[in-house]
Amino acid sequence: AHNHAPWPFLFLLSTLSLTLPLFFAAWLVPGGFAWHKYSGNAPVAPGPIGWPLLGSLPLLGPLAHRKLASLSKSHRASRLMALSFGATPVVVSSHPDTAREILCGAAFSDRPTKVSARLLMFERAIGFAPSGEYWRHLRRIAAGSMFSPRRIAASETLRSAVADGMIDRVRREMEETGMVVLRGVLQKGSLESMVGSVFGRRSLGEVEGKELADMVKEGYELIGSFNLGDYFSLGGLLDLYGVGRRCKHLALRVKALMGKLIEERRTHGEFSKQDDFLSLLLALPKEESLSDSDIIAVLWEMIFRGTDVVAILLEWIMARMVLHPNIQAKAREELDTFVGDRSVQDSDVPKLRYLRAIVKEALRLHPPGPLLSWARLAIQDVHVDKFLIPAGTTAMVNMWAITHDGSIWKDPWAFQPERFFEEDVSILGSDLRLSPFGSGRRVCPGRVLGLTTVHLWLARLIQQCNWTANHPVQLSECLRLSLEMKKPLVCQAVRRDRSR
Ligand code: HEM
Repeated sequence: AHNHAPWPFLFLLSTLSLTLPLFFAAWLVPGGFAWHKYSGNAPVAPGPIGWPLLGSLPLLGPLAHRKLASLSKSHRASRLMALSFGATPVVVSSHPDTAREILCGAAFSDRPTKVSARLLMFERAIGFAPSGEYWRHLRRIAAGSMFSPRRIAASETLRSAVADGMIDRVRREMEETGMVVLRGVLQKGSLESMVGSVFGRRSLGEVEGKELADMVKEGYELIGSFNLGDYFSLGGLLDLYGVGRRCKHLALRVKALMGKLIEERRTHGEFSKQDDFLSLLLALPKEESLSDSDIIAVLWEMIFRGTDVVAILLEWIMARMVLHPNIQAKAREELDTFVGDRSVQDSDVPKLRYLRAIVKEALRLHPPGPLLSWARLAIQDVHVDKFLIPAGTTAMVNMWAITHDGSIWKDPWAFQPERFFEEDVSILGSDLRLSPFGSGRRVCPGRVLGLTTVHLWLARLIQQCNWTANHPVQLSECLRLSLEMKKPLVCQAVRRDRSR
């Protein structure tokens, strides 16, 4: 009587025996299941199989650049590694040759959009606009105004005043607490300088400045946070972390503040006489002009991108200066020799070979964008290094892996600015062994402005003070949108007596 055929069980078993092999066949391919439909047609780059459905996302952990570097080593896939991020096929280059093919190839001139970037209006700004006429127009306008050599030279007065302000803050913190937390000083200075270039000096009140700083901070958190919707086509269904909702709210705040500033500038009609970025955008001839909402997107992007990355890089450099007192002393000696008692200026920097080498070496060991921040998107099927890259693939360059590769760099982990005296390496994008600003048509348009600022401020900080620390400096990392120091640098600054 108990001998009923277990029909439901048999049914389940037969269904599974049919579907499981299909499932495993789709999943167990190099690079994981986003690659299964391509694996028959052409060679796919080697890479980890990863998890079902999620692909390699769970493998990455908090320091994705390090994990990706070790994965590409263990899969012998430095030139190109295939992965799945959810259903999205991904390739990662950890080699200068394939990095050049990706960054400079016409097939990779778009970026995959993150939901958060779209909601924060960045699709209408330079960074995420698809590489069509609008994007070219924006890059041209920015190159001719915000980033032109003339504008960069004109902003020296501002950058110099901000440097004085920072030194002043350092002195006050030393007097009040006996130590300096440089991050706060640098972030404040960096924002002041960016706001000055974009809106003109003294255009923002204390309250508005604070509001803008808060908005940049919140934007960083939102763009840096992981959002499942970026890797699965689930429409608006998945907003587990509330990122979408917060982005929309932030975009409203940005529009309100920037809209007000634009309106004020228009009604005062002073823009034709000023040469901050906002005034230049408002003064564009009719056929080139941008709508107000596009102006807001572009201004917001400049503040957002230009502020943190400069502060983050300088904090790393100063950590190295405290950690290597002999290198700091050499940089100071160079300043004393070539500049003497007066304050260092932009025009001195070409003579300061050692100082420039320090900045290069810091960009090598601590690239603010170890994965070049925002990836590229294959807009058509293309081959890289004989491997097929289907349209829609996310392509990343692990610059951190390249700059730490012992077959490219001698003693890759050592901080040795002198290495650039033996062989000078350009960092502006032509040499893919060290391209912290990316390369190709989407290379960072702010790289000269960023470097000019970092050189001047670093020179001032070293010229004016001796820097030491009571506690060992910790170089541990935290990867958000940029690669930051996990523990803020706490140091001591002693003003130098330069009247000798
Ligand atoms: C030390 C400072 C900086 C570093 C390390 C840096 C790094 C980068 C990197 C790696 C990219 C991606 C390039 C690529 O895909 O090939 C980029 C793009 C970009 N950066 Fe920078 N950047 C810095 C400073 C700045 C500054 C000061 C600004 C603006 C004020 C800026 C604005 C931009 C913009 C708008 C893009 C998007 C370009 C496009 O997609 O066409 N950056 N940056």
